[in-house]
Amino acid sequence: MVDSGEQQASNGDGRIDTAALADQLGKGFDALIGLEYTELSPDRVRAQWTVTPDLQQPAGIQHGGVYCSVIESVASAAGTVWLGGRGHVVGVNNNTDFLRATREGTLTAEASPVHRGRTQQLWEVRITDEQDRLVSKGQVRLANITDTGRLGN
Ligand SMILES: CC(C)(COP(=O)(O)OP(=O)(O)OC[C@H]1O[C@@H](n2cnc3c(N)ncnc32)[C@H](O)[C@@H]1OP(=O)(O)O)[C@@H](O)C(=O)NCCC(=O)NCCSC(=O)Cc1ccccc1
Repeated sequence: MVDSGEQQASNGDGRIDTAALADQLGKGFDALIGLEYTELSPDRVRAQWTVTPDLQQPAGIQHGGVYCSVIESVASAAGTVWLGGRGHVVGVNNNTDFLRATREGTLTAEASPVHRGRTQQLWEVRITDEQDRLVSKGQVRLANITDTGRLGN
């Protein structure tokens, strides 16, 4: 069950249906990693996943791209909840550092806002292990897309 904090479901009035968003997120790219959201609010998003052999690079530690992907997803979910019914977000930059190698266990990602503006947002995401040690930290810049145009081909 996702904790949606103050932001309860209601589309069309500037807020967003967080239960529907959690459902959508659970079916897309995040499902490949096994990422599960535990909190979706405009001020904080938390999610967890378990390190599995599928996520490892050849030396048996988790692939760095997993941290980048989780940080991209969690920051984007946070920016989406904050922007609400005003539009949607796309990531335009992702800087992620890998600070401690992981081979197993459940990792937790937490997104916190740095800047939430009219045209862009900046979110910091910290990933910790079961001993609460920082294993990765990233920053994602999002563009707020508030017109009705469709991006991509
Ligand atoms: C090791 C270091 C790079 C530098 O650590 P520092 O900044 O100096 O920090 P600190 O000294 O505090 O040590 C922290 C902990 O590290 C341990 N440790 C330190 N040195 C060694 C050592 N020489 N050997 C063994 N362990 C060492 C140390 O014991 C300590 O643990 P402890 O507190 O004792 O329990 C660390 O930042 C790290 O592991 N980052 C994550 C890298 C990662 O997972 N990258 C992604 C996967 S690669 C990828 O995807 C690319 C690819 C794809 C496909 C195919 C091929 C490749």
